[in-house]
Amino acid sequence: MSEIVANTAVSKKVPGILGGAMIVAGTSIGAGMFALPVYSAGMWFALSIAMMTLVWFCAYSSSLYLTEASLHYRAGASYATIAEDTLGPVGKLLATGTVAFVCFILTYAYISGGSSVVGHGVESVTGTELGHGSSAVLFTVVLAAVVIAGSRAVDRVSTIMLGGMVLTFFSATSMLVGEASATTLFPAISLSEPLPYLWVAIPVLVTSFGFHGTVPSLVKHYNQDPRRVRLALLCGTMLTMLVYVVWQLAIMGNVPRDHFGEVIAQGGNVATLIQAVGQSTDVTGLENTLMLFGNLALASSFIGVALGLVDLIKDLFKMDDSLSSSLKAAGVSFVPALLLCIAMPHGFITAIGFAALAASIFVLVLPALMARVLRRRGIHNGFQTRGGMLRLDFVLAFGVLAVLVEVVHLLGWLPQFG
Ligand SMILES: N[C@@H](Cc1ccccc1)C(=O)O
Repeated sequence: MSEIVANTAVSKKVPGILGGAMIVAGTSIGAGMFALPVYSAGMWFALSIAMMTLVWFCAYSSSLYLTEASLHYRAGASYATIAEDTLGPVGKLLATGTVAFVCFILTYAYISGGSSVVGHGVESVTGTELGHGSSAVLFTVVLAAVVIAGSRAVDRVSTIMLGGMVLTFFSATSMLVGEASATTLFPAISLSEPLPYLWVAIPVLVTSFGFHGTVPSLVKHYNQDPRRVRLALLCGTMLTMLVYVVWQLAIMGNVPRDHFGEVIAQGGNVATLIQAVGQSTDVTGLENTLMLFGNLALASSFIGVALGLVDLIKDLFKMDDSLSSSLKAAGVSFVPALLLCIAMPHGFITAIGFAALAASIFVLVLPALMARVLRRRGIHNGFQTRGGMLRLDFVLAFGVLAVLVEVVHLLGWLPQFG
């Protein structure tokens, strides 16, 4: 009896907006953030913020289209299920394929980025140089253990990491923003100089605003209440945008534009970027605080993405939740990425480029297409994103543009800065 009373009390409690917004921001803010200054170095601060606003608008809109689509299905129907019903087997293949690909390539990017930070950190504390391979193995083994320990541990470890990230982010960026110089932020260059580099940043910006796999869970979380889902999406994506603007301001206000050529030449990895920031300012403790932030941000995203990848593999091969199955699934998830990382330790920026191709399909193209099909079918259930077909087709077209730009970039046909 008391249990029934307790249950009713729980089901009446409406989940707050903050929780949902944190899920959105927590998933979005990750590896993409470290690639942002590197990819947008060509167009620099002012243009990158203008482009970021446009990408924010598209990513937020597409999450609304996904909400619209999710509301047609039973609570908890996954992204892949919705894609299959609206776009057929090709839709399902694209949905699962892009997610699996983004997860795998991000796992590689996290190990590459994380081990560069671990290696640099060990060297600055103990003075001994840890090889790329050993740093990669160290970073992977520690985090894989957390993932295998299961979602309970992940939950707790993520909360601790998030707390650490907030602290280190604010202390590092407040030092940097205080040091930022207007002439470094707004160098005297004509508009025609940064314009050719506008394109290359678009897919990476789309990736850094990506979290869309979580939308169906958010719809379920808020008991299919579109008003609350919309508010959580709006707050979460705006928080992400705020963090990115502060980040770009902190980095581009301190590291001059022409120093980025050097960073890019060295592979643009996380530790290289942080070192460049450290060399540009003489604030004590800044580099170490940033290193700690970098490690925490990469580790927390790694855990989230890796957990998704392990679940996906278990689902694909119909494995259970026993320890031996988890170990096998983790092996399939991490060993290829780890080996790739030992063979190619500096592929962080390239990996983000490949992830961006799949992410643009997953984040912008598919949600807009799914909502389009459902609107065509004429089914109405009380929630339709404002802006009519014009907004929907704009988001779709921008998504297709992002995919095309990344293909052209991967073929090496876009102008390269530095
Ligand atoms: N936004 C994440 C990457 C991501 C893309 C798409 C979906 C989920 C996650 C990052 O920047 O690290």
